[in-house]
Parts: sequence; C-alpha cells; structure tokens
Amino acid sequence: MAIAWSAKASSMEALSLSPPMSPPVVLTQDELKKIAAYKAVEFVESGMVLGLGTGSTAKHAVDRIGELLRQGKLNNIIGIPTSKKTQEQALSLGIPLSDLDNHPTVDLAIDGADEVDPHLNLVKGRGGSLLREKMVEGACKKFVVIVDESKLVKYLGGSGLAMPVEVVPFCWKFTAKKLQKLFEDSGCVAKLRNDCKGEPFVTDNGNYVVDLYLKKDIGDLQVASDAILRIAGVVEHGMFLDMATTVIVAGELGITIKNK
Ligand SMILES: O=C[C@H](O)[C@H](O)[C@H](O)COP(=O)(O)O
Repeated sequence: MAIAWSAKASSMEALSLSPPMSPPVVLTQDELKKIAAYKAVEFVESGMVLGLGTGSTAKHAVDRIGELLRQGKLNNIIGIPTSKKTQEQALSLGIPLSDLDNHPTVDLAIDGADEVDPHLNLVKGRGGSLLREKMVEGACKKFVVIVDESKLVKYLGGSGLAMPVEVVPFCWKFTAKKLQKLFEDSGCVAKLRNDCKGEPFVTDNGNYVVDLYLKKDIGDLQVASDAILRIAGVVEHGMFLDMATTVIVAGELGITIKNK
C-alpha cells in the first residue's frame, strides 16, 4: 500500500491519500524517519506490552508513545526497552517499563533497521543494540520495522556498510579472523568497532562488535546465520531473518507498507 503526503510532515496530520499538489515538498531524512515512526504507532493499542526499539528512527516512535500516554489517548502500556538508551528515554517520558523475565510475550515491537531486503530480512545493530533487540523482537507477536527509503537494499550487506556481529571481548581478534574467513568469497573485511575515543565500542551487555564489510551477496542467509552462530566467541549477529511482520518505508513519494 502506498500513501503520499501533501505537506511538509511534522505530524501524521500531514499525510494525505491524494498525490501531492505542486510545489513538491522535499523532506529531510529525519522527517521521513519520523513519519514512518508515527505511522507505526497507529498500530499501538491500550493495554499492549510493547517492544521499544533503539536508534534515531525508533526514538521518534518512543517519543510519540510517550506523548499519547501523556494525552490520555493510550493507557496501560508496558514497554520493554531494547537498550539502556531507550530505557532512559522511556523513563524520561513516563512510560512504564518491564522486561522479558516478567513479560515474556510482547504484543508489538517497533524498531528501525539499517538494511531491509525485498523479503523483509534486516540488518540491525549499527547502533550496537542487536542482541537485546533480537531477544525482544523475537518474543513479539508483531514486529513493525520503520525506515526511510535509503535503507532498502537488494541483498543484506548490499549497502556496503557494516553487518554487525556481537562477540565476547576474550580473544576477539581470533573470532574476527574466523568471521572474515567464513565470508572470504564475498570479499569480507572484519573490523572491530571503536567508539569516538578510539577505544573498543562496548555494548550494553559488555561485549565488543565486529563489523563485517561485504563486497558481494553472501548467498543463503539462514546458512550464513547458522555458520556465524557456530563460531565460539560470537554472541549474536545483526541479520534479523524472517522476523519483521510489517515494514513501513517513508520516501519522497509517500509511505509504503509492506506486510509479510
Ligand atoms: O543497534 C541499532 C539498531 O539496530 C537500530 O535500529 C538501527 O541501527 C537503525 O538505526 P537508525 O534508526 O538510527 O538508522
């Protein structure tokens, strides 16, 4: 389903079912992310247990949920945050929080993605939150992914940007070499992720991230996933296969909603 808008969109009111009248409106990437996020929050109902995603796109969704709670338009929501950062944001907005130990079934999760392929498989984790995201989003009945159109790729890894793998710090170079070797046919280069101070980036779980840079399609994703997870030292990878139930894409021509 494609929906176009007719005005610079700072709220969902800017959406329209009609094609835009002239002059055409150019939206920033952040505005597109916000539009996708607000659209996803329309799936939220009072009483739901919600997986709260992480990243610049998911942040808009969490803000919107907080706003609707404050306005009394949503009630009895319980949020399960996918990172410490989202936990802080949700707490600041007064969203009641829990975890998977207490709420093992999540009604709906809303989160961004770094890449989306034509089969709605994802790369996630360029913000380093892949493990908690995979745990929460793997426990949800409905997983709505929100992206701007720059995230669409022909195949996972196709953006040429990082495919993240969370690894234990112990002998990470050994693990990185094994990962690089695994995908050598795809021209893989494995690099430890550093933070802004040049130190190893440490995830919320105390682990490191090895980013895989691929020059070619890695082929069967399930086979690749299994092979990565068989390497001792790997905690989780950022391929989210067959998990998204809906992907909301905001682009210059409007919103597209893709369902599994
Ligand atoms: O670890 C980060 C998450 O997987 C994010 O959902 C992903 O990186 C997309 O982030 P953004 O919405 O900022 O592009």
